[in-house]
Amino acid sequence: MAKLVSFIASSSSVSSRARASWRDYYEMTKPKVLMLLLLTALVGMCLASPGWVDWRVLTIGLVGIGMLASSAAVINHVVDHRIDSQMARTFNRPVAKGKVTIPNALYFALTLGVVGFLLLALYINMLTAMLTLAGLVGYAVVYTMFLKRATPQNIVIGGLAGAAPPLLGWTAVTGEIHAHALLLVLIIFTWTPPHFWALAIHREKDYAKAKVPMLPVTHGVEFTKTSVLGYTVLLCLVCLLPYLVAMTGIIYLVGSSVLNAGFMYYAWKLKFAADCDTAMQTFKFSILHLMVLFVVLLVDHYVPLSL
Ligand code: HEM
Ligand SMILES: CC(C)=CCC/C(C)=C/CC/C(C)=C/COP(=O)(O)OP(=O)(O)O
Repeated sequence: MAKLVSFIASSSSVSSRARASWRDYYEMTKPKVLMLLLLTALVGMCLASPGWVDWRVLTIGLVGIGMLASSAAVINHVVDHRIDSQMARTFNRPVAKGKVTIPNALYFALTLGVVGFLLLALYINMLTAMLTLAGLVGYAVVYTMFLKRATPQNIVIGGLAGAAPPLLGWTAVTGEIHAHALLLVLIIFTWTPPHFWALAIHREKDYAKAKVPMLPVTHGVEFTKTSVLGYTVLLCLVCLLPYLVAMTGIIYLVGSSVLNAGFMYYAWKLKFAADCDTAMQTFKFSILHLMVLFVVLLVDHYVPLSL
């Protein structure tokens, strides 16, 4: 631990030393991202159960998954504090600003990680604990420490960690990996590139300044817009799979088609008729898209409607 702290601190540009409050610790867990991750995990749990999910699995499972995902987010704040301090969107973050020290952030991450892992391992099952730990390592280590700095395909590969929660919810209930759970993972995996690259187009100068090799920086904005459109088409196709394999019903088919039509509208506009707000509008719509899509999956599961 001491060696890790001194390694990270040696590249530190942290200067100011304002007092940290509980809000700084809360912010480091990326609470809004966490809420959406937990919604997808909850839907994974519900779709794995014929009826209601056992309340014990639901609460302990979501708390455990949430704590490990938060731990990963805190580690991301520590590892990225130098990059964060150079970008307008992130310069005010607690570690980048020096409000939370690197050792305190790491102790916070360690506590969240250990308690979250033990909850899953002792009260849910070892498979869920290990898969969630793999998600933490995938995001905090593989993506943040290596891929983010190495390749513009960083978020495509790293996106697997963020896509994992429906599978984690599913295994929390059944203790097994099921093909239907992997379909939910595939949806989020395909959704991630248009979600992130839309924002990266809007923030291209920020990433260039911090020398982070995101796609608009390395391959230009036009190529990134084409990639957003390509992945959105792919997402529309992948979203049909749950209906085609009879995992979902007509409510899902109609709901997901409306949402995908919306995403296609923004991706098309971004490529062929963009104004200065379109990239940000596409990014915001991507979040609404995923949130409503998973609510629709839930409604479809509990409201039997056969046509
Ligand atoms: C490698 C994969 C991903 C990358 C690189 C990525 C990147 C980002 C970035 C840079 C932001 C802006 C954060 C800010 O404004 O400070 C963001 C916001 C957001 N992301 Fe993602 N994201 C990924 C995966 C996900 C996943 C899997 C989810 C949920 C299932 C998600 C949900 C959100 C939400 C809800 C926000 C809005 C946060 C806010 O308004 O504070 N993201 N994402
Ligand atoms: C399931 C589990 C245990 C895994 C954790 C997954 C997790 C927290 C995913 C979050 C994805 C995310 C917000 C990436 C931001 O990328 P970035 O770090 O490049 O963005 P930033 O510049 O806003 O920090």
